[in-house]
Amino acid sequence: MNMNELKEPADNEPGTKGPARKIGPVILDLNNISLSFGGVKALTDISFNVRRHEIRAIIGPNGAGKSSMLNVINGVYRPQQGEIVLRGEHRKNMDCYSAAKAGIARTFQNIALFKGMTVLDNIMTGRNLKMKSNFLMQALYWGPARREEMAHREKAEEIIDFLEIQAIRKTPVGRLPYGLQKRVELGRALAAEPDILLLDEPMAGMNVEEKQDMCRFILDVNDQFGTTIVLIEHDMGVVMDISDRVVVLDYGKKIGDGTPDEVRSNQDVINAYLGVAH
Ligand SMILES: Nc1ncnc2c1ncn2[C@@H]1O[C@H](COP(=O)(O)OP(=O)(O)OP(=O)(O)O)[C@@H](O)[C@H]1O
Repeated sequence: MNMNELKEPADNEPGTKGPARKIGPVILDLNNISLSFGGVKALTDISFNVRRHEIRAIIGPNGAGKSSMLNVINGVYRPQQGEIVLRGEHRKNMDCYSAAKAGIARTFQNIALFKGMTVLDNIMTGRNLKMKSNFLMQALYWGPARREEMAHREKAEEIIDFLEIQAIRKTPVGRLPYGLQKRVELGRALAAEPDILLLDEPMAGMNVEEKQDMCRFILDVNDQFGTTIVLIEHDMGVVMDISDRVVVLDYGKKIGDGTPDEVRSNQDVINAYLGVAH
C-alpha cells in the first residue's frame, strides 16, 4: 500500500480515539514546503494536512526535519518554497505573531520558561496576547486593568487545576523537577487558549510515570477543549497509542503518512528506523 495515498479518515472511524471524538475537516494544510539553511536541506517538498480535533504526530530519526516543520507552522522559519493554508486562508509566509494571533501555540524541545518566576506567573505569561490594557494601565493597576488582570488570573488558576499543579502554584519553576517543568510549559501554552497546539517532544527526558501523566493531559486537552494537536515524539509506544495519524520524515523528506497501523507496516519507515542505507 502506498502511504502517500492516504485515505482521509471519516468521522469516528477506527483509529480515532473514541465515540465522543469527532475528527473534523482539514484545518491546516502544508503544501510543498521546502526549507534550506545554506547548503543544508532541512525540508524538501513536504505536504501533509491536519484535521480539526485530531492528534497528528510527526516522527523521524534525528535531524529528519521535525522541529523545522513545527517552526515553519508557527512562523519561526520561513520556507523558501511552499505555502501554508490555515482554515482555508492561504499564507505564503507565517510569522510568529500572526501564528499566535491565529490560535497556534507551542511548547519547545528545551524548556523555555522563566526559571525564577512562579508557576502561576509563568502560566500568566501565556495570556499576554489576550491582554487588552496597556502597560501604563497595568502598572497603575487601575479600573479595567485590574478587572482584566483578575479574569486572566482566574483562567490561569483553571489551567493549574486542570493540570493538577495546585500544590506548586507559588513555587519558582527552576526548583521543580523536569517532568513538572514540562507540565508547566504545557500550561503556559494552554493559557493562550490555542486552537492548534504544537508540542515539541513533550515527553523527552521523562520517566514512565511522568510520561503516563503527560499522555493523559494531552488526551484530556484534546477531548475536553477540542484542541487540535501536532506533536513530535520519539517514544514510539506513545506515538502509536495517542495519535490519529502520523507523518514520517527522514532526511527532510516525507516517507510515510497514515494511521499508526499503516505507518508501522510501511517498509520505507521500517528501513529509516533500522538505518538502511539510502
Ligand atoms: N537554524 C538552523 N541553522 C542551520 N541548520 C539547521 C537549523 N535548524 C535545523 N537545521 C538543520 O536542519 C536539519 C533538520 O533539523 P531539525 O532540528 O528540524 O531535525 P529534527 O528531526 O527535529 O531532529 P531532532 O530529533 O534531533 O531534534 C538538520 O540537518 C539540522 O542541522
